[in-house]
Amino acid sequence: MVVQADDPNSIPMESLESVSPREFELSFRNVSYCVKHKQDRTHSAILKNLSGSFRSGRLVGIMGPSGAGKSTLLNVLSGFKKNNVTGQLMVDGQRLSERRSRKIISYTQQEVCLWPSLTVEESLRYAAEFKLSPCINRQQKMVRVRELLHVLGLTPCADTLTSSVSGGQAKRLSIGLELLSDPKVMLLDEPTSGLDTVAAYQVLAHVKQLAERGRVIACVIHQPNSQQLLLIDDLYVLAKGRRIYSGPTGEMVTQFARFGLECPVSHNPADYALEVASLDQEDERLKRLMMEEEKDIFDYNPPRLMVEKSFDGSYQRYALSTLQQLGVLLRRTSSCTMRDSYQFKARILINIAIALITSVAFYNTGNNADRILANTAVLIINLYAIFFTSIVSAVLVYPRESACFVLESKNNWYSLRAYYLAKIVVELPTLIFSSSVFFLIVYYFTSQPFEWLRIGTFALVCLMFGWISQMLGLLLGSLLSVQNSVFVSILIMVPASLFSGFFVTLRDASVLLRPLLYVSFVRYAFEGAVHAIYGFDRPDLECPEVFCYFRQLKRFLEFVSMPDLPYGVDLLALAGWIVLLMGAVYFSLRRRIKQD
Ligand SMILES: Nc1ncnc2c1ncn2[C@@H]1O[C@H](COP(=O)(O)OP(=O)(O)OP(=O)(O)O)[C@@H](O)[C@H]1O
Repeated sequence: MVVQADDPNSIPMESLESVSPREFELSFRNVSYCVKHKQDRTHSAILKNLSGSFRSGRLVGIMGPSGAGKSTLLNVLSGFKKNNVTGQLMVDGQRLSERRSRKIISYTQQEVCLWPSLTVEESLRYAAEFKLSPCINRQQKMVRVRELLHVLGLTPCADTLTSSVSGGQAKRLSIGLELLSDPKVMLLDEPTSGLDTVAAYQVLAHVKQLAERGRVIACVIHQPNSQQLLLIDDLYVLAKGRRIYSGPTGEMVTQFARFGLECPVSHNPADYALEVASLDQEDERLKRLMMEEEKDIFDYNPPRLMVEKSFDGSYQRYALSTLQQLGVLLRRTSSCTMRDSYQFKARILINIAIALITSVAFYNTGNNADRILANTAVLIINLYAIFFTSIVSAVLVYPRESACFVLESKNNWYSLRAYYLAKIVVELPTLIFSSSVFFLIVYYFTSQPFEWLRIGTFALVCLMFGWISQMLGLLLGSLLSVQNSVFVSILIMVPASLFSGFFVTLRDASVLLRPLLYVSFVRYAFEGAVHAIYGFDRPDLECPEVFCYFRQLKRFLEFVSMPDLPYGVDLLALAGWIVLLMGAVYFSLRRRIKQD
């Protein structure tokens, strides 16, 4: 099967290409990567002094048995993995900085990360919006999207949600998302896994066409058949983190034969390469082969040096300005939210259900001096409900979303700043709506004072507290898995509640525990809520009994250790927590983009 010029699966390259035909070379020298095992504190080397160079215009296949280090090598070359990596990465002999490598290298990982509520076509369309220059009009972008759908065999499932497509289709889509832009270097981790032989061949043929137009393309490939092997110009074969071959595909068998590793005539050279790579590392022939391959560690001749600007000057990290990125992100998020409104509806319904149960349990307690403790419980329950619905919806959704964000951000779709702004713009109305539904129902049925000042101040405390919970959820979701986020959120909430000032008042707290009361955000929210309801010189409450000790609110406020409620201080403390958590979310996302 050979790709013909008039192959219906080939993209009209003029429309997809703008890569200059000037040849260039991505090379790496003495690249090593080791990991530290936490259990026994030992180190093991995953990549050992790897050197090589991939030239533009040639399709490079990276091969090796499972665990040989293929994905790790791509992770290192793409800059996705930086810690514990040594060696040099160069373009045309010029050292590539992290910033520049991000600009020119795109990496499609083995695991696909797609937005489940978008269709295949929409995913490509949004990717086109992020990655293509705003000078290209919408129609032209759509032409590119359709071409890619066609060439990747995704036209029949163009309108299918990405959550419903097959594994192979998802894989092809994730390649398509990176193909849309114009990366100088494309690193693809197993682009053909999950595809049948025909589809795998088509994808490889397309990738080869892209390479021929002046890109460096290196892809990890498992056991290519003989026809697929014909498409691969160069092979880079690894065995346990060491190179055993690097060079033209057609010369590999001869090179192996020089070391007594004769490939049987009936064998597919790719299969034989895997057999050689799987030999015992003590095998003399393999040892000699590796030594030959590794001799360039010592006598390394730097490739020709080019002026940095001539290669890289035309590149901008992002195709869109921050504002434009924000616009596309908001449109994409709104589409996803409207499509997958389950989370939102569930959150509202749970809020309504808990609000109604609370209202029945504490009906009409608001102005009754005899039930003042019950009414105070209403305030704290109100805060718990807001906390749990906000944090749970964040920790359930965010780990997956943040994984997609990290991948897109590393591939220069948009900046963290734009993403973060979009996240805030989208999350705030959801929080305001769901929290307001809850506290308005409870406020009305429990007969809290109907005064605008109190409603406003109470609402403000609830919303600030909700925002803290939401940010805490995002922080946990960006750092931990779903399960761990749920556990940790409980771990935070229980002590924070204990030190809310309701169960253990400031007066009763031991000296050791007092500092916790001073930092507990639940305490400030609770105090703020009590202040909104009972502060601001509220007149004495109604007393249906002969005597009500707490009829005079001053006594009650002294009882809960809040004789002189500083509402402004409560707001300031809550605002402080908001700033702290927002900063923490931002830096945790930034750390994830920068780390491996
Ligand atoms: N952070 C890490 N900690 C411990 N071991 C690691 C780490 N990263 C990679 N490894 C180990 O390094 C080896 C190479 O992993 P890598 O994923 O690169 O292999 P691969 O050749 O791509 O395998 P496959 O074909 O199965 O995907 C594996 O044995 C893996 O367990």
